[in-house]
Amino acid sequence: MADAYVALEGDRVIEARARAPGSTRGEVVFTTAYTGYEESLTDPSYEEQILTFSYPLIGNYGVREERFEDDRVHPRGVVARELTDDVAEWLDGEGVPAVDHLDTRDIVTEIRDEGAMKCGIAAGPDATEQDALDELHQCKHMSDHVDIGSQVSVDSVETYNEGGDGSTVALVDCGAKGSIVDSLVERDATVHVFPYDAGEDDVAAVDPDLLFISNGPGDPENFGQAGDLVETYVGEVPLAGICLGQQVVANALGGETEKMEFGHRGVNQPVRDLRTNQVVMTTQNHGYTVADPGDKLDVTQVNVNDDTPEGLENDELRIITRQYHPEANPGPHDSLGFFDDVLGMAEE
Ligand SMILES: NC(=O)CC[C@H](N)C(=O)O
Repeated sequence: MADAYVALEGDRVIEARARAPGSTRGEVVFTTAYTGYEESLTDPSYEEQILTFSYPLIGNYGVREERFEDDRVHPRGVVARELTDDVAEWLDGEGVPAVDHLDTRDIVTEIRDEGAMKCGIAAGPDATEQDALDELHQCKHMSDHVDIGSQVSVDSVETYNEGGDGSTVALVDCGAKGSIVDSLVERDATVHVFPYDAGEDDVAAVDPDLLFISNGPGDPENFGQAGDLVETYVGEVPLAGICLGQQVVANALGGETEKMEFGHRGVNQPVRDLRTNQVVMTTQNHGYTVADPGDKLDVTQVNVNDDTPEGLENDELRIITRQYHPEANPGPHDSLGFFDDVLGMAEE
């Protein structure tokens, strides 16, 4: 007998098995990644979402903290065909409801047909269909989480590799994956991680060689303060951005973003560089995209599947941004050169 329920927009309820009990709600999305569940589950960009894994078995190589991207689990709930005990126990300990033993192909097909949608989950011995529906009816769309930055950012400035030999990077933490800091520090940079709402004076105090806007959850329109920094610093110091960072840079420089129907989430998204024609495989997790780059940014890379912008650049203003995740955790490592390119701009 079912002891968990997943309610989707339109009040359809799917029966499941409880693996970590509790009630929860969030926009339900899917990832096609067949590896990297520890990285996905600790990626702050999944804040306020329910993550469905389309790959049928999640947890087959255990749970190891050194693979985490942050110190907690970010999705509000987890859905899979089969979760191992390791992952179920981890999620239970973190208080994140999780369910399995349901047909995830059904959920993925529904999201592909109807778009990312609101979802409610109730799991555990006392859970009822009505509990899941009650959660669903209280669920907000991602764009309505207007202060989501405060849920995922540092509270005050943190510095890594103080006194290092390389460039000084001001990284605006809109929900940064840990491996972005690691990738910069590995290349000798000193990284000052700023809260998402840092002001011009805060950043000026470290006299950065590079302003870097991180990835982060939800609608880039909700990260206006980071956009203000981009407007202030454009042309003064080089700019870099990853994922939400690309979207914030585009919005600040006259471009526009929009919500995609079901986004890109996986570890084998093909990206073509328009100058070299080379295709690289990339890790992705985004539900919004740059609809218009504005007249300051050139689209230099596109997604092979749907032609959406994957890279924006301006040589004169020294700007490089990527919609995908060059820090490549869990991988593939095709695009790690991004960090050399942006630090190269910083050193010029
Ligand atoms: N990984 C990210 O930075 C995601 C960017 C943005 N929140 C989106 O969903 O499009």
